[in-house]
Amino acid sequence: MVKIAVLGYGTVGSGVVEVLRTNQKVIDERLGEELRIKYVLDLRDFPDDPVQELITHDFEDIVNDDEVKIVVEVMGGIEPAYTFVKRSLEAGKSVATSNKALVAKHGAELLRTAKEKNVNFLFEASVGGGIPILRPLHSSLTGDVIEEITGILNGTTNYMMTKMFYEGADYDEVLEEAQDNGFAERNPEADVEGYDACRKIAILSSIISGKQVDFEDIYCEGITKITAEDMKYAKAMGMTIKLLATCKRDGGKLNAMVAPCLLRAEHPLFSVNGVFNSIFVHGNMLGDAMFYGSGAGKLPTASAVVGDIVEEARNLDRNLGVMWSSEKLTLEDRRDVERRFFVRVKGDREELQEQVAAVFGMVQFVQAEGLSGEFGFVTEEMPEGSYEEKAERFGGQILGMIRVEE
Ligand SMILES: NC(=O)C1=CN([C@@H]2O[C@H](COP(=O)(O)OP(=O)(O)OC[C@H]3O[C@@H](n4cnc5c(N)ncnc54)[C@H](OP(=O)(O)O)[C@@H]3O)[C@@H](O)[C@H]2O)C=CC1
Ligand SMILES: N[C@@H](CC=O)C(=O)O
Ligand code: NA
Repeated sequence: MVKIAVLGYGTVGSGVVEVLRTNQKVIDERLGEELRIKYVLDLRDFPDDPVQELITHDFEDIVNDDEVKIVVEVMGGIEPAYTFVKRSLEAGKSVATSNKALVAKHGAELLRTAKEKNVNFLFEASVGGGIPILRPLHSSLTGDVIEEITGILNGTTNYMMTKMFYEGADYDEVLEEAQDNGFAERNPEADVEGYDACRKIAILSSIISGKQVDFEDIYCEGITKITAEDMKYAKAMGMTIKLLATCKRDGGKLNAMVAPCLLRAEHPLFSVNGVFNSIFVHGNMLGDAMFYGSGAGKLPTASAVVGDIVEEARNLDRNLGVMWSSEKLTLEDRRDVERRFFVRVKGDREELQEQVAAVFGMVQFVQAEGLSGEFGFVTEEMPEGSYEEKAERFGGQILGMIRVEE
């Protein structure tokens, strides 16, 4: 029998318990032995829940129990999660986690500790929730050089933007709905400011480069500045706006970014709606591949965690390989990356179009229905640094800018 401990009985933790209970028979059959929860650590008690008989409030019960072979960290945050995970690995226990904040910050070190101790540190649920993406990148696609990953990696913001785009829903109302559904982070600023997607693309970038990509080095913009007017322009152009997380190889360098982007209807991520996430991957041999599914929520996320638990139970005395080293990767300067930009300008188009052309060169003008006293245009492709220099020269009438993803 393999015994495990679950740290945190919140949305994901209770999902892990439910998945293990619901699918106990089939999981035991696939593993070839019984997999059972010995402890659930939480701050609270759950007197009306059968889980109460497994509840402990003391991590020492778990780390000092040699019977516990796998620790499942689903509490979130950096501390005490980091200390508990590190101590579990040092005690010779494998760890599965859904905590992207922890993996993005301490992943390289925890992977190294797991290797030194000949155990495993797996975190499939930390990116794309229930969608299998990390294991495919680390195992099935090891024969490829991955040249691009572009993803919708945050379920909360995709849910919100879908409702705002198609139903004209109110920002605060849809954020509350996402929280009620258990998609949002404890502090939803992490979702709406793009930090959550940024940590996820940092993890993906680290895996495909084999080096540590610090999320602090990735330019990150959330959805808080996207307005109903922006949505109207997107519709006028037959496009939509999505919070995208990207990393791309450009020559010898890797660039990465999180920002709301305009997508045309033919783009593979255009129709990814609601809490769904999707990750577009381009390999130099594979060509294009898409991974699509539930990016957040109790059971989809727990499904990925349980997949890792079973993988670790199958490999109790065998490290499955380190995904990336602690060596830091320097990313390409954002200002050198070329793209087109959609720009909204305050004023009369007839009066300002010569000035626009003089500064930005050839552009495509856009007029959205029902919006007066302003207009929009899409630039030719140019490095982001040039766009910024032109926008500064153009002056104060710019109301906003959204990048166009080709
Ligand atoms: N929800 C989702 O859809 C997804 C979440 N994740 C990640 O999974 C992790 C967990 O998320 P989620 O389940 O939503 O979060 P919740 O806040 O719902 O659950 C966290 C649980 O851990 C408990 N906890 C917190 N600190 C401690 C501690 N020091 N000791 C014991 N228990 C503690 C909390 O108790 P209390 O409530 O009393 O504070 C709570 O029950 C996060 O890292 C999140 O980013 C990943 C993918 C999807
Ligand atoms: N808050 C996150 C949860 C999953 O990672 C999201 O909304 O995607
Ligand atoms: Na995943």
